[in-house]
Formats: sequence, C-alpha cells, structure tokens
Amino acid sequence: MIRRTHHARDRGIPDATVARLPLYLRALNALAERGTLTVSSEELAAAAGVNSAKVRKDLSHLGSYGTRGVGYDVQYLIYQISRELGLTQDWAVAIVGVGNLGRALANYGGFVSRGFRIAALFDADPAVVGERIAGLVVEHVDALESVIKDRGISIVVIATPASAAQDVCDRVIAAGVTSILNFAPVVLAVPPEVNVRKVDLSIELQILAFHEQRKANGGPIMADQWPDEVGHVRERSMGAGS
Ligand SMILES: NC(=O)c1ccc[n+]([C@@H]2O[C@H](COP(=O)([O-])OP(=O)(O)OC[C@H]3O[C@@H](n4cnc5c(N)ncnc54)[C@H](O)[C@@H]3O)[C@@H](O)[C@H]2O)c1
Repeated sequence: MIRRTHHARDRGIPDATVARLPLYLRALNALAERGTLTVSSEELAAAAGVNSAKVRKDLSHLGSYGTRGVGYDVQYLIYQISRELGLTQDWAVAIVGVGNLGRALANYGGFVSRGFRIAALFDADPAVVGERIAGLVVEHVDALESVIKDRGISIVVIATPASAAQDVCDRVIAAGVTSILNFAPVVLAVPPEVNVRKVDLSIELQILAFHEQRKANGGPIMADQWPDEVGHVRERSMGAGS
C-alpha cells in the first residue's frame, strides 16, 4: 500500500529517506574532502551510520543505483542529494531570540557553507537590540514582519523562551514563512502547510538516561518499556500510552 501522507513530495520520496539524506551528504562531503572519488554502499553506510540495504534503497529514490563493483560517484551523489534537498540554492534564515543559544547559532560558521545564510537576528530586549553579532545588528522583534518580507527570509529559527515561542511562530507564519526550526521546549500549533522541526537536547539526554538506567539494572529491555519517540517511557500495563 502506498502511504501518501508519509511521502515528502509528489515524486514520492519517503520522509524517512529525506531525514537520512543529510547524513549521507555529511558523510559524502567528508569523503570528498579526503579526495575519495567513488564509494560503495557499504562504505557510505558505515560512514553515515545506516545499514547498507537502506542506503541503496534510499538512493534508488533519487534515481541513483551506483555501478556494480565501483559504487557511487561521490561528487555526483553530493550534487544529486543537494539538489533533492533544495541546497543548490541559498536560503535566508532569521533567528528570533538572541540569548545564549541564538548567539551561539548566529556565530556558527557551518550554516553558510551548507547554503543557509543568516540574514536577520531579532530580540525583544532593548539591551540586546542594536548589538552586533556575527556581522549582523540585532533588530527589534517589532520589525519581524517587514524584515522577513524585505529580505526574502524563508526559514525562521525560534530561540526565545517557551512563553514567547507561539506568539513569534504566529507572527512569522502571518508574514509568509512556512519553515520553522524550534528550539523552545513547547509544541507549536501551526497550520498544515507549515513545517516545524524541533530540536530538544534534553529529550535526547532523557533517552540516553533511560538506556543508562537499563544498562545499570542489567536486565533486558522489555517491549512494553521502550520510550516513545519523544522519550517518554510508556507503561502499557498501566494504560498510559496513546
Ligand atoms: N532545544 C535545545 O536543545 C535547547 C537547548 C538550550 C536552550 N533551549 C531553549 O532555547 C531557548 C533559548 O535559550 P537561551 O538559553 O538562549 O535563553 P536566553 O534567555 O539566554 O535567550 C532568550 C532570548 O530571547 C529573547 N526574547 C524573549 N522574548 C522574545 C520575543 N517575544 N521575541 C524575540 N526575542 C525574545 C530574550 O530577550 C533573550 O535574549 C529557550 O526556550 C530554551 O529553553 C533549547
């Protein structure tokens, strides 16, 4: 059965494949930097931390099958994946909330080389507005809508406190943005055409804590005690899962 809702685009690339393409790209870029010209699916699998059958299947969605006995052409695969991910063009990104996290992101040099140009920084605090960070002057969040339109910003990173995140989210959507990367620990309500990716390191730590605890207790992990995808341990026997 074809599950259309799980497909990222009309061409039918599954979301799970899309989520692995950046891993392949990172591995391929590292190979290219070392001067590697071709790569087998096994080598790419090991470098990306994915199994090789999955690599072959994922790349077949891009129309890339490799050459038997030779493998994949590294540069061509980089081009194909970049094109599929929309990285052959530059994207203008804004960061809202220029505290500890926002300024660390603004100062990170790695986005530009991957096609993401930080084009605006916003904050609500008058002590922060006007500050120069990574070559940009922090602007007041009141200017959000006009700056988004003027600079063609297509992706917004939210790094405000949780209490401000939904309001910021509503405003950037009203200004026409449909892609949001949310670091605030809150689930944002958005219309269906808006894509939100969330990053929460404390959830990752909680999942690691779960596994540490299991290892310390020695016993096998019971099927009904796996954490769900947001890290909450389900206790099916208590009827708490959904
Ligand atoms: N996802 C993660 O892994 C992760 C890690 C660390 C922090 N966080 C979260 O990221 C957010 C930022 O953390 P931080 O340590 O940088 O906090 P911070 O307090 O240092 O910075 C928040 C900034 O947002 C600004 N702000 C507040 N309201 C605003 C508004 N309406 N519009 C624009 N700017 C506004 C503040 O003036 C401040 O400069 C928090 O929600 C925090 O919980 C997430």
